[in-house]
Amino acid sequence: MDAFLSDVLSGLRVVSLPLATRFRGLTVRETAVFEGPMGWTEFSPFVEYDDDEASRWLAAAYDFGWTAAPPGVRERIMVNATMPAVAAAQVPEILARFSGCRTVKVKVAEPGTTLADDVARVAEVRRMLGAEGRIRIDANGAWNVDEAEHAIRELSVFDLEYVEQPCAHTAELQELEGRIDYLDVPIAVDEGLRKALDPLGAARELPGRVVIVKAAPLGGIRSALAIATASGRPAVVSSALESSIGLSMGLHLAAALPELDYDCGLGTAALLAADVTDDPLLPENGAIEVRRVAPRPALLDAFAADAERTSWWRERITRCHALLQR
Ligand SMILES: O=C(O)CCC(=O)C1=CC=C[C@@H](O)[C@@H]1C(=O)O
Ligand SMILES: [Mg+2]
Repeated sequence: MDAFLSDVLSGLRVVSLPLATRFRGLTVRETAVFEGPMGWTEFSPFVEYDDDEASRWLAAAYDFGWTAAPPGVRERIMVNATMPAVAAAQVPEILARFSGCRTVKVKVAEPGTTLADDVARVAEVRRMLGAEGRIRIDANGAWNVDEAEHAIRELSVFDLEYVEQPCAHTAELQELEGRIDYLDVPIAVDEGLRKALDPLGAARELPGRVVIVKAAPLGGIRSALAIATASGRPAVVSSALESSIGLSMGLHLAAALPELDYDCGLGTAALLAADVTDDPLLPENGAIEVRRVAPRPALLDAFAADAERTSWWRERITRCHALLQR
């Protein structure tokens, strides 16, 4: 084993953080954190991701722990509230966790829910935000073109700033874009970019008017910046539901983007019931300060994953590290 990897593994801490509300089918978020010369960093690809995809997240973790973040042009990042696909009645208690956010991203089209559920949820968010608030929706590619056209028409009465990944495939997005042109709801691409084999190439060719950039899945802050630039479109920085350590990477990316026209999806520490620090990166008055985060050892102990899960992450890192050496 090379010295660098053994250094990473010797300081590695795997935690299992409970969520305050179910998100993306998860009730706990497992993640691995470790310290480099520049500070603490995080490796948190979702457990179902294969090693090829996860290795980009490891490159990002190394980049953030071992190199200085590029200079920022802003010190605070305006963020959106993130509304999981909950029943409309739960909307107020979840919004209450996101202090002062003027923008809400609402998850829609979740398996097991109906368009009527989505309409009720988005209507309740609009009622609570008032006419000035901004609402975007995210379907995570769950609709086919017909379903997307129908759902976006129904939901557009609530005044949407954009719809994130309405369909899974690029060809579908292209067709949908023509069909919903008259509604003037822009399409934002998330998975179409971060799951592409070549995100830099995809960035130039994708349909849609907005790109979602996530630091870890896109290989780190510099790589995500290059991808955002190549897209030639406004970028929204979003989280991958990390602990505050990983969120800090996203905040540094948002700070470094030359233009930032939209609020960013980096308020997701508010969806966690526990974090690795006593001073988590939570929205205050709708914004989060750009800073690095160090964990409190007692919290790493309290939320430590069990021995079996910890060795699963160690093996995963070992395999991903080998892929990065190719
Ligand atoms: O963008 C946000 O408001 C929060 C982040 C977010 O929605 C996501 C985080 C993690 C996994 C993804 O399924 C999801 C997304 O699709 O953007
Ligand atoms: Mg998304």
